[in-house]
Amino acid sequence: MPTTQDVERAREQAYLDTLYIRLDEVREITRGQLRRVLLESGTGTPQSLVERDVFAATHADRLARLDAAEGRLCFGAMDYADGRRTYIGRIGLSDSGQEPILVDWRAPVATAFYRATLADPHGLVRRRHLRTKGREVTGIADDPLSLPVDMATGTGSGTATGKSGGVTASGDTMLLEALAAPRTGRMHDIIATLQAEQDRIIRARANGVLVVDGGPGTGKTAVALHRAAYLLYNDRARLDQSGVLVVGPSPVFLRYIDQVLPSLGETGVIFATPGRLFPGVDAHGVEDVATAALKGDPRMVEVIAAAVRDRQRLPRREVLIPYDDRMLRLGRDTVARARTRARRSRRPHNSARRIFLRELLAELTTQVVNQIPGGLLDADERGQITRDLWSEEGVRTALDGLWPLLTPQRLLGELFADPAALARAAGSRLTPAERSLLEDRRTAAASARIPVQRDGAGTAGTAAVDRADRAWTPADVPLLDEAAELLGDPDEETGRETARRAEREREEEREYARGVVDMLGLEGQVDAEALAERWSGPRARRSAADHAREDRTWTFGHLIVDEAQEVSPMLWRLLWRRCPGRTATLVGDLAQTARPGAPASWGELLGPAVGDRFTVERLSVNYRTPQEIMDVAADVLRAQDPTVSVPLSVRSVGCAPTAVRVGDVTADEVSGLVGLLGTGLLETGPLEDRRTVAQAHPGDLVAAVVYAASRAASEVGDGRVAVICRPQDIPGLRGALMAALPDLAVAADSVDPASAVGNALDAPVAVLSVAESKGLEFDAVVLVEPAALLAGPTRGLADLYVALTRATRFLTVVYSGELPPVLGRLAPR
Ligand SMILES: Nc1ncnc2c1ncn2[C@@H]1O[C@H](COP(=O)(O)OP(=O)(O)OP(=O)(O)O)[C@@H](O)[C@H]1O
Repeated sequence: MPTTQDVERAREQAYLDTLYIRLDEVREITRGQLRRVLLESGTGTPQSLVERDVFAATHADRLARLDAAEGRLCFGAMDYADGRRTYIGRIGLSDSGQEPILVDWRAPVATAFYRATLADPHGLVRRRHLRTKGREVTGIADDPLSLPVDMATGTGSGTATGKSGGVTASGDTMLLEALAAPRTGRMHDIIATLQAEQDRIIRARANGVLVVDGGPGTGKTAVALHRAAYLLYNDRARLDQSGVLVVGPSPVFLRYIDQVLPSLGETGVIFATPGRLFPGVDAHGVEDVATAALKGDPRMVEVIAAAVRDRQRLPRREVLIPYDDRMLRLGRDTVARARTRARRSRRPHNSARRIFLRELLAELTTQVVNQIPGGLLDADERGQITRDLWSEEGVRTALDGLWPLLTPQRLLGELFADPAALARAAGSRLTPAERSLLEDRRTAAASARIPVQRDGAGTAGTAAVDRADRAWTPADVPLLDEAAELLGDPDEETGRETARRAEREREEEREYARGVVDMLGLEGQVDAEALAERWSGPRARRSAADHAREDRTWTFGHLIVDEAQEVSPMLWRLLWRRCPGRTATLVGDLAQTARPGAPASWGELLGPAVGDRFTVERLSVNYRTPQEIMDVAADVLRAQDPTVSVPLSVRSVGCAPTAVRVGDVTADEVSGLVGLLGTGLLETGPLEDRRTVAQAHPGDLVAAVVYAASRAASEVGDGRVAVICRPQDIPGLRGALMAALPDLAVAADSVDPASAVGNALDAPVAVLSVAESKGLEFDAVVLVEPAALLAGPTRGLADLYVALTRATRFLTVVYSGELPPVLGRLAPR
């Protein structure tokens, strides 16, 4: 006899089957449309080629969206009081008669699914959640949204079961299941379990600046990404043109979130770390916290402006330029006049340079003409003399020294390498100690051996060190951008860059064409190279995202910034240049701010650019960190600010965090626990390594960390463990863990940054600094030496708070000596 549950499930399965049949049909139709467009020869006019490409791009995008909807196509239904039912899913679908059979989660009508409560049911009597695996319904959970008649009239005593159809699980069960699942190293979409407070933020109006504030694990990142998908759905025409820029703190973080939008069918979003916001520069150099903080200081605006002015030089004495068998002279006054004229044009340095050169070349031409017996020449003859002068290396070098063509890289590289130039640019804006933070000693030492033309007095030989290839740091990027604004395009570079860009575009076209031929099974019928050639005329297919990646002056339609509390004033200037419309979603938590001197309020952080024209929305429920861990983190939070409210944990796991004191763990305990992992390695070589590690440092930090990490790994099974420590301890601990736990595939450091990033997320155990762990989450965290974190150069309590709140289940703190008082709750009793 089938139960009610069985009957309900069979009914939902039948409906889901209908949806998938329709999905397959629509995919086939779209594939056919794309195939036809691609095979069409067209009239060959530029207009028809553009139209064809637009159609092809539209069909290809739609096909990508349909493909992305395959997993969890439908995840719920809404039952209305009048008996209607609406199914809700990843995309909208209509049947062949154009009747809607599935509503996109972003459609206005879907709002009720996320917001209806017993108190405010939005016209619904029941919300149904469907759990699916592949194309199969595996579970149903109902939220009744109307009271039974007897309860509504106050006469009954039963529970609010409403029309639950015999299904007992509720939407909360689905949420808790999602939260308790082992972490995979990647963030997933949460459309099936979005909560009302999150939905409200996702659907908030798009104009203006919206700040999403909330404690760790409250879903700020998840909400921001879903908001991007919502905005693209609602305003596709505009945002497809201009694009959405998502800025996240680190490459690991971007990798962690990079599947969320594609799983929602959205691919046209640009992701960047602060180090990648200046096209052509991949800034991953490392520098100390104080230097990075100084580079982010708004005083750097004036320093850079002064550095540019300093490159427009007045010689101390007359400049002598040998030309043919005579000597040409440029007096100080002449140069000063030319410089004033060029500056008055208010053009950027590189384009004003043309005015400066024109003035001085005219002067030099006159001197040459005056020395020709017979004097007067016509305009053509004078022009020829000017060209001859400019082709003379000595003339060019002298004029370049007075007003050089500059790239941002050259300006900054030479500035940081030259203490005297830095002192001139800094003036009284920076103290000598601050200036020395900016000095690049490595390059400075190299340039000390090379003659550098300092005053444009005619000595040949500009700096031969190519400082453009120094290791830029993320904090340099806003300075490069600031410089680029003041310098403008260096003409020579523009041509070369255009050619490079064109080649890159052609390669992308070929790659895309190969993908399309493959996807449509057109091998043998269409040649990918030929297809790419056909596209290579009009560029309609290239998305805004493709252009934006390479063009510094590209302006985005919407900006999303994660960990916005870490953004320095100089970086804000860059970001607002990328999004001058100032329509942005900024996500952050001031309590997690690591950088010293960070502002205490959003007003202070955003005021300089947007005044008070921003709205703050707060998320208050912590979905990640269980209550047991949050109790410990709350002490740290209150130590920072006793007035702050602690986010409410949505669940507890019945397992208290523990502390392991260095010295209390013996080598035997380490080996014994590693053996418990059931790897069968006890008798083999690697165990010797493990013993070696443990015995070489009996009772020391390494042994304790190995012990705690292996215990955590055995507890989390398929999940992920993070060992979080000071940056300088990473190599040692990583090496020890790799030797001790080879079977656990500890994330290795790698010379290739891309694979190091992948490693950190994919390996069962990762060793990370607090900064690298920002925004990420793990089943278990082993936090190493909290006292050392507190004593670090960043805001110690904030770092500790971040590290403590990365775990979804287990937390172990490894310490030597005494636990810091703020973690007193963990002390062994
Ligand atoms: N409604 C939800 N349904 C399922 N999971 C959710 C929901 N909201 C948040 N989560 C999960 O909670 C975790 C924390 O979310 P997220 O990383 O967005 O938080 P955050 O506020 O950005 O945290 P932090 O400030 O620490 O970076 C993620 O695993 C996310 O998928």
